Amino acid sequence: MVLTFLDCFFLKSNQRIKDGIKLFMKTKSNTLPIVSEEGQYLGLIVLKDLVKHLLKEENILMKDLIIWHEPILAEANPLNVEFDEMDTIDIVPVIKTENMEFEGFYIKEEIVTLKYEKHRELVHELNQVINSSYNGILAINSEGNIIVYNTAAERIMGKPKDKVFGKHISYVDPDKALLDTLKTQEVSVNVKRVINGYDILSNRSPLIYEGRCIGAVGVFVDRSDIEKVSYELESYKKLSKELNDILEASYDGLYICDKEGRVIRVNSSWEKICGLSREYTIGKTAQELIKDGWYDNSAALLTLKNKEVSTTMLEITSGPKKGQIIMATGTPIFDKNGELDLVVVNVRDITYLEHLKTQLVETMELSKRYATELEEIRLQAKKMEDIVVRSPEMQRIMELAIRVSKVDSTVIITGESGVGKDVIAKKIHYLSKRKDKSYIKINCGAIPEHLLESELFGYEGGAFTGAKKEGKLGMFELASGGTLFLDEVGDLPLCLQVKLLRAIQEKEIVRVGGVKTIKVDVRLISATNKNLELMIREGTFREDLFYRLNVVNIQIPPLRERKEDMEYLLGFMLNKHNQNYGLNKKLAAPVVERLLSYNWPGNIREMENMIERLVVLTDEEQIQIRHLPVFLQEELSASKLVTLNSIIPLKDAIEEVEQQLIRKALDKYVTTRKVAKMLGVNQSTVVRKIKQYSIEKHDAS
Ligand SMILES: Nc1ncnc2c1ncn2[C@@H]1O[C@H](COP(=O)(O)OP(=O)(O)OP(=O)(O)O)[C@@H](O)[C@H]1O
Repeated sequence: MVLTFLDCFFLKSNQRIKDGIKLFMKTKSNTLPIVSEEGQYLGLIVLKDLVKHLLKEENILMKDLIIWHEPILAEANPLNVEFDEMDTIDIVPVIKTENMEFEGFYIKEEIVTLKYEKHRELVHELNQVINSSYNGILAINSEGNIIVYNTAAERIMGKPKDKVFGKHISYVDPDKALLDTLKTQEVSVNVKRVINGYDILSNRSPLIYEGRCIGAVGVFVDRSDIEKVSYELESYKKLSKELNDILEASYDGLYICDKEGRVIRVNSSWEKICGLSREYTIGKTAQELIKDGWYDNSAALLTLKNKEVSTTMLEITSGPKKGQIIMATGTPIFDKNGELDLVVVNVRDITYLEHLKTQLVETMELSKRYATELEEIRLQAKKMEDIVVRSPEMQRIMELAIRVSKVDSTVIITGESGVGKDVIAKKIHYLSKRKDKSYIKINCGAIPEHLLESELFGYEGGAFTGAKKEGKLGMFELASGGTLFLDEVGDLPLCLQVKLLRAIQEKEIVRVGGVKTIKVDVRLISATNKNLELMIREGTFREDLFYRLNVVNIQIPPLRERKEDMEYLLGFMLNKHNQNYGLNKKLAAPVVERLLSYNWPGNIREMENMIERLVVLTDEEQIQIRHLPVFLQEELSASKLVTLNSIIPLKDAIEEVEQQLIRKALDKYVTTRKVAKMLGVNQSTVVRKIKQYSIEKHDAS
């Protein structure tokens, strides 16, 4: 409904009553405003006053009948005008300004009707609000009769609204708790009670109007609902904490924004990686962050545009992490209608990834190296199989050889001929970092003295008669980068000892017939079965060279002192030569026994030669005592064997052997003729020797 505003119906102060009556007739109103000549509001004229004076036929003017009635301003809302019920005036005059310029008037009846309509709407809305509240609301008036009772109250109290309105509160609540509130006019909060079997929680307050208590209201809720809600709230809180903890625990930086690109959340890793705080960032858009110069690209914007997982590289362009390169991947999250709702961006510090990449490459390199080393060890182990190392002495020697192979120090290997000096020297070479370069062996005792120098150091073209035109490389140069094994170093003539010393000390040589020095990088291993210390004393070996050679000394004991190796060596050699010749010879047990009790003066070389001969020459599959060399067919007695544990003059040794042989042969064969036959000499020789060594026949035992 719209209010009617009448601005053309008014009386003028100088008009006659008759004219006024006419206007009243026209408007059908019982009151009309009266206005001055200048258009100012003067008040109202009431129809009944006019009629009264007309009847009296008094000759009065309109202005004499003016009654004052407060007008309202044009901008005022007529619905806010309060009416006096007793007032019979049926219009509301309106002025334009404070100086009473008349504007028009509203019809009071219309205003009242409109006000009523508005109130009805308000009451309806209030009812809607009250009824849609999840909480129960119940109000009583000062008599204790129910005036408000909403749908939730109906559900909890269990009584329908139409039966409750106007009834006394005791109808729904036997305890009449609201009456106490009415009486005390005090507010009670969170009161626990049971109504209609429900555990409720209620708040009660008095209704005070114009300082008077006109009723009381109770707002209550089913506690089981609250508990359910608070349980759900707790679960959500827990879930939210867990999610928060997960986000915070993420090593990757996380950045979550809405569909406008506005940051909702970031985690600590993101703050650390980008050098921006969450306080600053949250609420800003990705566009703003780029515009403000924090970084130069955005995975969030890319994802918002593409609506699919998008990855980009970006650089931090300001702040403490300026220059940091970051890899960012945005993942879109869609709502149930398929609309993009959020973007989760995951950022990674590429610097760290680069570091990891390098580490990976290094690790791969390392594992490649380990694989190669492993292969090498396997190869070495395979090569080791070529050597028998059973006795504790040999095990110690092998450990020393392995250790010494890791460094370049000069090594001297001492031991009788055939004990395996060359074998150990080779082992050191093949275990060393020089293994891929040459291993050169030179036997200083086997090469004529005049050739030895050029063999060792090489010669320039035309150095001597018969020398090659183009010259020749010596062993030092041939072994460059590798190992030079000088066997029988004790046989090196004194003049070459000086040259060798210089080569070791200066790491350079001069070829025979040459002048320029040549750098050589050679690892030197020497070997001897001579007593070098004795030679130094006798002046045949240079002391300074001895100390240069003798940095690490490996002493290999003779085979007879390494009984543990012997048995294995027998098997090893038998197997080796069986394989070489495609045979399958076996040693009879007594043969093994006999060979083990032999003292092997020629050491492993002697054993190897003997086994090879036996394998090749024995017709039968099983090698028997009779197949052995004659001197081994006899039972051996260690005490009677020629044993030379120290260096004695050869002449003495021969005499000792002769004596022992003749005594032993006489003892067994009695006659000099038989002895001579067995020893393979003339009978006269036997007789001469018996005399020479003053052997009595009965001496032989
Ligand atoms: N421990 C071992 N296991 C198996 N065979 C071995 C062992 N030691 C040495 N040999 C073998 O014995 C033979 C002699 O060894 P090697 O030439 O190394 O001795 P050497 O001490 O250098 O002798 P020389 O002083 O006469 O040069 C070689 O055939 C070698 O293969």
